[in-house]
Amino acid sequence: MDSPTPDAARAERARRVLVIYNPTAGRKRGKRLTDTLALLRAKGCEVVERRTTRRGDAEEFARDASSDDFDVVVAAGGDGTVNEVINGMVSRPDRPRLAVIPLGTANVLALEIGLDPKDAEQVSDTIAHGPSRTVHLGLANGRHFLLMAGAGLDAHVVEGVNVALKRHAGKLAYVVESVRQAFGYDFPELQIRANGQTYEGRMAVACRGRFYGGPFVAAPDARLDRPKLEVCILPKSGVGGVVRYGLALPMNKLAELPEVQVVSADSITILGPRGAPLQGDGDIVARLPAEISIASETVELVMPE
Ligand SMILES: Nc1ncnc2c1ncn2[C@@H]1O[C@H](COP(=O)(O)OP(=O)(O)OP(=O)(O)O)[C@@H](O)[C@H]1O
Repeated sequence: MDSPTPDAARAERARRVLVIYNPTAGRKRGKRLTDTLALLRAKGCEVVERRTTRRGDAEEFARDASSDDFDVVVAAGGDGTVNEVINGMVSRPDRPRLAVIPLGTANVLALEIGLDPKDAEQVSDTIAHGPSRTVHLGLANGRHFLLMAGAGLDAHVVEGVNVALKRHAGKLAYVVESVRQAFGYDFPELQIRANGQTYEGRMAVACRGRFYGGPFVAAPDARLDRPKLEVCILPKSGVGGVVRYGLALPMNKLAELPEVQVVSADSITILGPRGAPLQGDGDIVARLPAEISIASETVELVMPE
């Protein structure tokens, strides 16, 4: 995204901040949170902390937060926590701005906006003073997402990943699950309808941002502030396909592979085995068939200067 102008944000009064914290996100991230909250208070912010106890709490807490009470709602967790928070926020028109304390496993949103999860000073400074930008959201079968929604192997990996292993091994748990799935998964064909055409693939990811799974570019033209879906369609199946795409992604070469298509669209339909999972922002959010589009709602996302 283009760099936003910081001056107006610096000049405003101290921000009232609601921090919605998912204590199960990432691995042992409590200290990072404590450090960031201490810095926020030192910078003059009024901080209210709400801790989730189960899936769904973050969405509910965000739904309760009005712009009369808070200037910023902070999702403290991984991209799944951010997903819950945006789904809560969009249900009210008087919504505060959105910010993030990245405590998750992949933290793709943080990468997208140039926030270093390990830098509590930068994270707190962003929340306290950072300018904001209008960000468009995706909608998948009525559920909002911020970064991506995908069907095929990646959704099966998200569904099958061992949560305990993820807490211990982080991203490696996704690699383990991908290898396990590569041998058992039958790679059914998906049909992707976009712009009046039908595309076929074994995996399809509608990207709102550039990155996928980490600092890896899957959709080079995607921008959170541009209301478009960049749909990455991967046609190869089997272990060969998984190895090919699994190697190309970290080398940022995925979109350059000759058989891979990246289609720009306002809305798409993914048809495939009825009931197959669709992942959104790293959690299962819907089942096929899936209608995916740009939502009419937007959020104001606070980002580093
Ligand atoms: N208190 C809680 N107990 C159990 N699950 C929770 C709780 N709070 C939130 N969740 C759920 O935890 C899931 C994972 O959270 P999140 O994605 O933020 O962390 P992560 O998986 O470690 O990070 P990443 O998405 O970056 O891989 C989400 O589906 C969220 O709804």
